[in-house]
Amino acid sequence: MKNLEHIGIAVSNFSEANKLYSKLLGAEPYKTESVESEGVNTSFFKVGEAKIELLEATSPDSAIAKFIQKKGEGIHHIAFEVKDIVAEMARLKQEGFVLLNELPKKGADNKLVCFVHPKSANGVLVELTQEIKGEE
Ligand SMILES: CC[C@@H](C(=O)O)C(=O)SCCNC(=O)CCNC(=O)[C@H](O)C(C)(C)COP(=O)(O)OP(=O)(O)OC[C@H]1O[C@@H](n2cnc3c(N)ncnc32)[C@H](O)[C@@H]1OP(=O)(O)O
Ligand SMILES: [Co+2]
Repeated sequence: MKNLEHIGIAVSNFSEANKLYSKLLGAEPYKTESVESEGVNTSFFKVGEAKIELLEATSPDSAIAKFIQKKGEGIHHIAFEVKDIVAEMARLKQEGFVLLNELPKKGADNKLVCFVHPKSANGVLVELTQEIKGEE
């Protein structure tokens, strides 16, 4: 694992949350992006080397909609940047972690991602991310 890449925060009202986090962090998001496959709108704020990702559900069956219904708004996941996501997935599987996807999938912000089930990581949903080189 290279570094903490982002912290994902589930929000109910995307535009209000973007205004609030812009005030909190003293800067506007550097990117907003819809990821249809995950049923979310996302925005990203830089905080030093790490990022804050705000996530709003765009469909009632998305992970974010279910999370907010159960637990309310708040920290949804933490994401670690890795050099080789396939190798890291194999290592974590070998160590007994439950991976939520068999192959890396396309996430937001030009990344390949994979999720680790919160039940196998002390109640925390963990995301692995690897930058897709040569694209933007
Ligand atoms: C935009 C792309 C990407 C990026 O590039 O950054 C993203 O960040 S996308 C983020 C949204 N996508 C995901 O979260 C995908 C991975 N998540 C999942 O596959 C599911 O959400 C899940 C973790 C498998 C849970 O789904 P499911 O089992 O259908 O939901 P339940 O509500 O029944 O939950 C079961 C169990 O797990 C607890 N839970 C759920 N989510 C979380 C969470 N984020 N953190 C901690 N715990 C979580 C939930 O409370 C249930 O627990 P019990 O009630 O004790 O059984
Ligand atoms: Co994320």
